[in-house]
Amino acid sequence: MNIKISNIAKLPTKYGDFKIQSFKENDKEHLVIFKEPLLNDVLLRIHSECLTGDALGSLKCDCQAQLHHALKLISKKNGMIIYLRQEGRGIGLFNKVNAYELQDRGFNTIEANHQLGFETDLRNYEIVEYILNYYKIKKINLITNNPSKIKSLEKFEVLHRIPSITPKNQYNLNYLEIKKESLGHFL
Ligand SMILES: Nc1nc2c(ncn2[C@@H]2O[C@H](COP(=O)(O)OP(=O)(O)OP(=O)(O)O)[C@@H](O)[C@H]2O)c(=O)[nH]1
Ligand SMILES: [Zn+2]
Repeated sequence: MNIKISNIAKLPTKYGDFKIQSFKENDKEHLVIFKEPLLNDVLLRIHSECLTGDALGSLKCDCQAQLHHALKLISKKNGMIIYLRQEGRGIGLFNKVNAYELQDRGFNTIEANHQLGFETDLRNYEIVEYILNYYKIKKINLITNNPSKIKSLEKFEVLHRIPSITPKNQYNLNYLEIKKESLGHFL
């Protein structure tokens, strides 16, 4: 892995004061947002980029609500968000827009990926291992509903899972249902 690591900077937000650092993996500029001191068992959210949700407030998914929930929790209890640049479960923004157009025509989130020739989920979490080792983190309390994220941390001790439950609306109902029924999310 060819990783470049930035300096650490301050990031004041409406949820509190954090620090940020970037880990550049080839063309992917991941981000770590954290509040110190990091405890022995670290509160951690591994968040996958969703520009439409995180930045634009799209109601089609739960990403922005999950990100803000994690920022709030970490501002109170310290911990870290690893923000991974794997947009669209790894298919990228351009392809996600095409997937959204297929969803406009009635395909669900998984079917749309398959229609475009992609697997259901192309994400990988190798860089997470690198970042956690860099910060000497061994014990984790993970904020997620996704069982595959817990599995990806098998080299670490995941002490607890903190659910990330967000409001339902008419646009994300089917998306959340598919996450529960087909992807096995704890919802
Ligand atoms: N391909 C595709 N990706 C999507 C779609 N909606 C959201 N995403 C991406 O899904 C990723 C978030 O994954 P989710 O499956 O919602 O949740 P998760 O992060 O695996 O699980 P949690 O930790 O519980 O939030 C982000 O990268 C989003 O860009 C969609 O309809 N199609
Ligand atoms: Zn999203």
